[in-house]
Amino acid sequence: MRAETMAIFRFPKSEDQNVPSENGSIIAPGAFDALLKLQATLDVEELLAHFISLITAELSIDGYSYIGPQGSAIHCQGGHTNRHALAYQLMVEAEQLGELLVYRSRPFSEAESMTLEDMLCLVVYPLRNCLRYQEAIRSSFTDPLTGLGNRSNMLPQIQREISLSNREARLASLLMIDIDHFKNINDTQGHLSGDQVIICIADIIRRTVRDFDLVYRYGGEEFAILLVNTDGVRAHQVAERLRKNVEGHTCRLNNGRSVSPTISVGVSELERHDTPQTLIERADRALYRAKSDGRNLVRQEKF
Ligand SMILES: Nc1nc2c(ncn2[C@@H]2O[C@H](COP(=O)(O)OP(=O)(O)OP(=O)(O)O)[C@@H](O)[C@H]2O)c(=O)[nH]1
Repeated sequence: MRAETMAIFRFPKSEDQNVPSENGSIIAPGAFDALLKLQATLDVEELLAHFISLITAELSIDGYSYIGPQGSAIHCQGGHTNRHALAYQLMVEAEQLGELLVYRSRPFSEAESMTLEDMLCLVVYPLRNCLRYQEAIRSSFTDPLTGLGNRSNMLPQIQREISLSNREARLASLLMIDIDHFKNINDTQGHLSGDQVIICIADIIRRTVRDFDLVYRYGGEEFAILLVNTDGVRAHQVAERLRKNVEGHTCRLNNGRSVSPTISVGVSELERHDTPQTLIERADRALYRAKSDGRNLVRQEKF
């Protein structure tokens, strides 16, 4: 692919253009139907597929790719790449909307790039709506302190994993984790320092488990990890590794001090008739035992 330079497509461009404004007052003839269709979805992939079908009615292209704004983890593509590309960094006012590239074997003419730019005017606000909607969904499932999944995200995802595990006869295990004597950390270092310790433990958890394991802040100073494709024996090993990683780590606080927290962990292995609640309850009971046996321990339901 020959890399043409990436143009910045900032919208609105100027007041006198015959393009849709946010209040819909200036709309080019024929564009209204297309605009309505683009506005009928809040799914980025669907929006782009629809937009590309509008483009291909006007321009011959071989494929496209779209990379969402930083942090969105959105990447869509269709067709195939080729030697020539029109590349746009999309913006509405100061808001970054990601990068769109369209490809083909022949170079694009000036007139064609202007046609594409006219069409981009139709998609930028619907695209912004989709991105904002997806961000709202993402943040409603995310714990703001640690960036981990929150409790309301956890139950449906565990349910989904249980269904998959039952269908494909695969294993899964759950770890319930609680920071030991956390009240004491709060009481001696202050609540903000307590928050930093929670962030510190979340980082150790992230670094200890695999990317596809599902990690949540279950509440307060408690975390849960669903270990995908992992039996109870292996889950116990992971829990022990995590416990040791926390034990061997010192969390530095903004007040210049540091603390060396420990954690207790309860492990349960998925059984055939489990619901998310029964799986959590068994891990919780094991966690309770880890606490009552002295803390800084891993306990498993069956052992
Ligand atoms: N800083 C901070 N503290 C929290 C947060 N959520 C809960 N807590 C505190 O966490 C403490 C939990 O205390 P306990 O349930 O008594 O447990 P613990 O002191 O960890 O004792 P063990 O679990 O028995 O080892 C309470 O003081 C809560 O107020 C939070 O988001 N930030």
